[in-house]
Amino acid sequence: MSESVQSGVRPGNGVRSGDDVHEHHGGFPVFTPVQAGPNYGEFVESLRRLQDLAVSTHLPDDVVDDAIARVNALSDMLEPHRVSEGKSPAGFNRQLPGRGSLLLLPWLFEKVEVDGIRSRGVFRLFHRGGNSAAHGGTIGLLFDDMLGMIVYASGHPIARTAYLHVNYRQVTPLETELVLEGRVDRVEGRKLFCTAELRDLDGTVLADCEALMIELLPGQP
Ligand SMILES: CCCCCCCCCC(=O)SCCNC(=O)CCNC(=O)[C@H](O)C(C)(C)COP(=O)(O)OP(=O)(O)OC[C@H]1O[C@@H](n2cnc3c(N)ncnc32)[C@H](O)[C@@H]1OP(=O)(O)O
Repeated sequence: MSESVQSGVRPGNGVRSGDDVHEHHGGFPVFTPVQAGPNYGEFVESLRRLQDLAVSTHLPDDVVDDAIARVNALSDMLEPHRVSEGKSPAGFNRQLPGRGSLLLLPWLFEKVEVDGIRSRGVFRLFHRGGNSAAHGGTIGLLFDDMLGMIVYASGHPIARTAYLHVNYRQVTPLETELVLEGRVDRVEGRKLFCTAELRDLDGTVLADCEALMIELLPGQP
């Protein structure tokens, strides 16, 4: 989640002030958010489609050769534009699915408030584990990403995940709209105990988690 924490945009509507508790970044650099251009979301979605196809096609060898050449040509086009961490729009743009990051699940936030967050989206074909279910690791990825936003929305300083306990209650379907809700349940000093649930639109819990987030000390990476 970290990148949207760095966006400087407060949960809800306001813009955070300079003396806000979120200025406590531990050892994290303070990045200036990089706004995505008007076509950046489409670019990332095109790459997701490519990933979907990469895991759901059986290509003749000549098509594979052609695909290698074309993908390498695309990479050669992008290569001169490499930037260091924090200088790309990837991950900074909360208005885009997965905040414009190819790593993250392509979900959108519906609620980012002190008492918790709600996010909605789908697992894609390239998140498939077995028998058309989402891979368990991608569910952990979704939870971990949301935990960062939960901490941020709650008004606590930047924290890292010390542990993340996931309960897989039901098989999680692909390409089906789902909802995740989570919040900070209790605080003990630097320790933030968080919970979250992943549900289908009928309200059935597919997975839930309990996590310990620990606020970073100054200089902690
Ligand atoms: C602007 C940038 C925004 C960035 C947002 C970042 C969000 C990203 C979310 C992630 O980081 S996910 C990546 C996966 N997580 C990590 O890589 C974390 C790696 N671990 C660490 O960096 C350190 O272990 C950590 C900062 C989490 C804690 O180290 P500390 O040395 O500060 O804590 P310490 O070991 O002193 O423990 C503090 C308290 O937590 C407890 N604790 C620590 N780890 C625990 C654990 N695993 N289980 C239970 N308790 C635990 C520990 O017992 C103690 O309890 P008490 O205060 O009651 O004595």
